[in-house]
Formats: sequence, C-alpha cells, structure tokens
Amino acid sequence: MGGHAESRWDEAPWKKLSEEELETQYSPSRWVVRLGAEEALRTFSQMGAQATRQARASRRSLLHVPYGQGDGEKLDLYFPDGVSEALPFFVFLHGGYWQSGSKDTSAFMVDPLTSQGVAVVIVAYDIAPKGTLYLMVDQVTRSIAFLQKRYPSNKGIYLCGHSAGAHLAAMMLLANWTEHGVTPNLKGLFLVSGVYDLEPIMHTSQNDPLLLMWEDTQRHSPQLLLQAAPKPPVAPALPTLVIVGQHDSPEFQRQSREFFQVLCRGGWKATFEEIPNVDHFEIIENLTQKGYVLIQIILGIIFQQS
Ligand SMILES: N[C@@H](CC(=O)c1ccccc1NC=O)C(=O)O
Repeated sequence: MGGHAESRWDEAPWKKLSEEELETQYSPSRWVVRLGAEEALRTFSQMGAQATRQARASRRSLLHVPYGQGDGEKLDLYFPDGVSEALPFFVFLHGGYWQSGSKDTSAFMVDPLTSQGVAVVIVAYDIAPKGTLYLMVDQVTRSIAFLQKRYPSNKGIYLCGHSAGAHLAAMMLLANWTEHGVTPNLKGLFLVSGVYDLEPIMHTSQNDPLLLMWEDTQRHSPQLLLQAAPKPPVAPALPTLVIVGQHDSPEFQRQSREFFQVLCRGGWKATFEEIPNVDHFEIIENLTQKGYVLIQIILGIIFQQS
C-alpha cells in the first residue's frame, strides 16, 4: 500500500494538540492581532454589509433569485455595465463555519470585479442548525447548475469560497453533474483559507450547532475523499488555487498546504498562494480594493483564459 505517512489517521498532527489548543487553532478571530477577537468579527460583518449596500446601490443587480424551492435557496447577481450575458461569472460562497454569515454581508468584491467586466454572484445556503452539511453541498451544486442553465453563454464560472465556503467550493471537485442535467462551464476554483479535513472541527465548540459525528466528517472532507479517489472525478484541468493568509492559524495553514498536496498528487492543476500581511478576515475584507494582490490574481486567471 502506498499510504503517505502524513495522511495516516494515527499520525494526524492535530491529534497531538490539547483540547484547548485545538479550540484556539480553529478560532480564526483569536489570530487577529490588529483587533480583539469580537471586534474582528464585528468589523468583518460590518464591512461586508457596507460593501453589499454599496453594490446594491451602484450596480445593476438581480437580488434574491431562487435557484431552488427552499426559502434559503437564493442568490444575488451583480452585473458590469452593458447588457451582454456572455460574461465571466465569479461565484462567492461565504464562510462562518457553516453556521453564520449570509449573502447579505458578503458582496465584498463586487466593485473591483464588475468594473473589469466580471459578473459577481453571491450564493446563500442554509446554515446550521437549519441546514446539514449534506444539504449545503447539494445547495451549492444546484446553485451552480442553475447559473449554467440560466446563463448558457457565460464565459466561465469561477467559484470562490472563504473558510467554510472554501470547503463547500472544494466539494464541487467531487460533484456529479450528470445528476443535475448540465455540465457547468467551471473554469477556476479559488479556495481561500479553507478547511478540508473536518475531523478536528468535531472536537471544538464549532461543532455545537453542527453536530457532526465521525462518519459525517469522513463523508464531507474533500481532503479524504480526493485522497481516496483513484482519479480526478471531473476534468482535472480545472485550475484550482489554494490560498491562505500569512496570519491564518498554523492549523489553517496546514489544512491548505495538505489539501494542495492532495490535489497535486491526484493530478489536478493546482497552485498554492500565501497572501502576505493578512489574517483570516483581511484576506476577504481587502477584496473591496482594486489594487489588492488577490484581486489581481483573480482577474489574471479570469482574463488569461477567456
Ligand atoms: N467563531 C469563529 C468565526 C469564524 O470562524 C468565521 C467568521 C466569519 C467568516 C469565516 C469564519 N471562519 C470559517 O468559516 C471565530 O472564532 O473566528
């Protein structure tokens, strides 16, 4: 058997951490040095709300568009100037450990992307305790199938997720699109400060509303699923960028690095970027700014390939 030492369950590095240390490693706000933990979370959601208000006031948009029957199955679209639907679509999945956050506080990147001709889509999904991980993954899958059907002339769907949203985005590498009657024109994946192995989360207070059991963590961890997959289940050419902040916690950095390694070993077209001078929240907050290195990276990928 060709198991890699670092992937053996009994050698997972997080298992050597105390319960208290694990809690700290998986509390991103505690790693913010510019602000206290609570203020960091408040600032993040205030900046997201402000950017969303501004996007809705300044851009042509379609708000609360249903992509399914459920109350929570809505998305917001923000368009560049002009009437063409032959656009690249940048789809964002917010974070918040699958239990907080909303599309109404997550439209950070609308101005810098729409001003360059990219449509931005912010997807809502049913967070816990209403939603289970199984439902959230299904909702995200359906939201992308919906977009492809509604905008068949799109110039590419670029999916980006932050933190828990990066987990949901990564799960799209395993999606069965034939079940949804459409193959989306997915051209890029941006995974920002994500969690790809859910087992450590089960041992923290983040699990209180999630109620993940061991079996759930195995079933919903792209790290484990892709490690076990004999071949990339969908087109391995899909460029996947694994991105982490310099000031993300060591466990978040390890999760990103190890997921990148699994993608490489599986033959995926993956790259890894550490964004300097940003923590878990600044890495997204700065997407409101045109000159931010991550905006430049995103636009570079979108426009080099269309
Ligand atoms: N209670 C968490 C909140 C959190 O992790 C978070 C908040 C907003 C957006 C993303 C987050 N992290 C993962 O999804 C913390 O301690 O930072």
